[in-house]
Amino acid sequence: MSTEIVTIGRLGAQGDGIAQTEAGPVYAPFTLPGELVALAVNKAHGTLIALKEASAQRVEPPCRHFGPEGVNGTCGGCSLQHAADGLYHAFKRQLVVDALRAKGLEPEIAPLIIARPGERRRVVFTARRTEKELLLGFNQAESHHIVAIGECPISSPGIVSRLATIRKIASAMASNAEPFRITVLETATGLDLAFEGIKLGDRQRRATVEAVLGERGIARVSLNGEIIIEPVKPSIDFGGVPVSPPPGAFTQATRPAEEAMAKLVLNHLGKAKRVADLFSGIGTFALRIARTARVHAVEGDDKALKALDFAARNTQGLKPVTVEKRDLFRRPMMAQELKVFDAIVFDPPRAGAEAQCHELARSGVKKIAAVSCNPVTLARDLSILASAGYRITSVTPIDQFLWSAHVEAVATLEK
Ligand SMILES: C[S@@+](CC[C@H](N)C(=O)[O-])C[C@H]1O[C@@H](n2cnc3c(N)ncnc32)[C@H](O)[C@@H]1O
Repeated sequence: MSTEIVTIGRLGAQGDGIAQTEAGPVYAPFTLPGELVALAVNKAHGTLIALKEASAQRVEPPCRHFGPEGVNGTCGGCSLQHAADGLYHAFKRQLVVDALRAKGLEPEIAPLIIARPGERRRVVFTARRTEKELLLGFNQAESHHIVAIGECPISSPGIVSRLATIRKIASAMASNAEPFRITVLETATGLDLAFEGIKLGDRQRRATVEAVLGERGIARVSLNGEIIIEPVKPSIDFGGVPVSPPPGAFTQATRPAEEAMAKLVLNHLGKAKRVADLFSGIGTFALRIARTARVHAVEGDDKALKALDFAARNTQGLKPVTVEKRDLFRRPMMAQELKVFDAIVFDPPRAGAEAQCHELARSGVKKIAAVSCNPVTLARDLSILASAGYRITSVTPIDQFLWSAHVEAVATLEK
């Protein structure tokens, strides 16, 4: 460990400031380009000791849990609250530009669709019981330390205003000092709390039911996928189609980002009459598309597909929707199967859709919309399609994870 005074050159892909030193690059969280800083350097990691010359782009972080001075520790949820909007938005868009350029792709990249505080409707908390209290919050970066939060400016007011209630229910659930996870989804009928990683005795089960009954605004509590109490079915809406998600289901993290993505996808599909939605989840895109086109939804998670299927069958005015459970990494839809569709939407997890894109490349389908939460795997997948003659007609970066280094993107392609 040594102390060094360095100038930060640029932001790295994780949002850390990077200083070039004689020994190589040093990554320093909570610093900005142009800043002169004193760092405690341990190999390639720099801990900010003193800010000698601050950037004009530095702003006061809105949350008291952010940064090296954070209350209860450094919350690992955000990494860029100290950057002014202009710098932060340019950084996010550039993540997509750089990832595509690294694969030799230089299409026009649209301006970033920005996120605002208070939009997050889905949050994953970590919790742990201590002798004194129930800690509920986020892990400190690269650590098991839980930063107990009293506020969270990225999360929706519907979640933040119920932190005490969530803590009370978590307290009733916790049986020992082991940490556990709670996925909180704000739905139209109340919060859906999905607990994972607890062993529940009868006593905790009863205490949980009582804690929920004493509170308003909780739609459901589940543990490891099993419903414990469901005063009202959680419900979310995809373009006017209500869906009841299974416990802990994937949903896009914010509604505005979801709507922006859906609009880009629907605009691209235009008058397509037969569409396949690959990695469909509970139907974020499929159910919206079904207003105007027949949809085949393919997904690996059985419960998600059942929720999608149920919603499609119980909503009037939709075109036919079929569903298929399939592992698209091991058994991608083959070029022959894809040929019957006018358009394909795919929205894979962070690993991307490499095997599927090799089949898409051979399919000749006219229109493709790629939705991604990882610009690096998106770039790889787009390069497979571009090599097969697909033209990238638009790429739009979308901020869904405010003040983090994650960015979504929707790319549209044609042949
Ligand atoms: C990023 S989510 C998108 C879900 C949906 N399109 C949405 O917007 O809500 C990725 C989806 O891929 C599914 N998935 C992950 N691995 C898969 C695989 N190997 N085969 C099929 N589906 C998979 C997950 O269950 C999840 O629903």
